Amino acid sequence: MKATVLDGKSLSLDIESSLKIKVSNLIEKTGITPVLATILVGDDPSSAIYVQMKVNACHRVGLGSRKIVLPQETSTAELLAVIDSLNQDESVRGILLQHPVPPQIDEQACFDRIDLDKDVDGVTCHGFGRMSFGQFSYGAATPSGVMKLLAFHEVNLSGLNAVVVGRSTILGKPMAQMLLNENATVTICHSRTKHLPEIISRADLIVGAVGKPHFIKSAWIKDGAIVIDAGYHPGGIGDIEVSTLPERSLAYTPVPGGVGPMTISTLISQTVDSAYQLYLSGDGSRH
Ligand SMILES: NC(=O)C1=CN([C@@H]2O[C@H](COP(=O)(O)OP(=O)(O)OC[C@H]3O[C@@H](n4cnc5c(N)ncnc54)[C@H](OP(=O)(O)O)[C@@H]3O)[C@@H](O)[C@H]2O)C=CC1
Ligand SMILES: Nc1nc(=O)c2c([nH]1)NC[C@@H]1CN(c3ccc(C(=O)N[C@@H](CCC(=O)O)C(=O)O)cc3)C=[N+]21
Repeated sequence: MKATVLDGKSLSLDIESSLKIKVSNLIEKTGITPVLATILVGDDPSSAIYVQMKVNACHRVGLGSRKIVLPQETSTAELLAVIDSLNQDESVRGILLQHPVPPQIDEQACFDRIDLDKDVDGVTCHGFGRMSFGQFSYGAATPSGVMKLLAFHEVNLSGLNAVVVGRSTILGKPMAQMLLNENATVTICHSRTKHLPEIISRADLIVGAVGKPHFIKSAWIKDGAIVIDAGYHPGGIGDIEVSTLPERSLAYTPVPGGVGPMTISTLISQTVDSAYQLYLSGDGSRH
């Protein structure tokens, strides 16, 4: 069996082409260039690269960007004040706070300060709750990107035994919830899970979101599974060991070129949706 490559890079290029047209139409009609604001706290070099990739994507489709870099010792109150000012700025249509923030900061309090209409990265409790209950919200960018990639390849998730390894608020948990919304039977694994290889061996679809390079071994994964590697480490290494998967899985995401580009195109697409919502409906609120 030769696996289908779930090529996130090429789908993202197509998405970006249509976004480019949408953005230029919007600017023509309104005279306003919508902005994605990015906030990076601290000096972690890989986080700086990820933020720059998002800024570059804004420019490719014609969106404006505002890059805010704050020192490592920033307090929760200082970060909240920055988010407040971006919430009040009409030209800012999306706010991305890069995770993780330094440990002295209450990350969820900062995420939750982002206006729901500007939560294009899908990180607020409110947005997560709405998504879980099947109501409109901008979904968390990475799992939403994965769902788009699966839908594009017409993967029917109904009844599949899905295993998500990782339960972070930006990735594992919303991923599990989105798969559940599509009627998969979902198991969530984490650092206290017992018998991980055995649980993974029963998966029809596995999502790796652990944050440890090649932590999930190819040998744990059954033949014919759908393999989604959401992990990303410098140098283009995922959380799942690829090994023989291209020959014996049903479909898999490459790293690089799989989930990463889908995260970025989803973030940008949700920012464009937010701008359309405000400028063309005359109403910033969908909720
Ligand atoms: N490609 C992309 O667009 C993106 C990629 N990423 C990548 O995805 C990965 C995960 O990111 P993120 O969710 O933010 O990471 P976090 O560190 O926030 O979460 C990691 C999760 O993995 C679990 N875990 C850790 N060790 C084990 C273990 N030994 N066995 C089972 N589970 C374990 C943790 O469990 P517990 O909760 O018990 O601690 C936790 O839930 C990273 O590689 C990151 O770079 C992230 C966002 C976007
Ligand atoms: N609030 C928040 N939202 C995030 O979405 C978020 C975050 N914080 N913190 C860090 C992680 C990491 N992340 C990546 C996104 C794209 C690629 C990506 O596009 N990678 C390319 C790499 C291309 C190359 O190697 O140059 C690929 O996989 O093909 C990687 C990593 C988003 N994250």
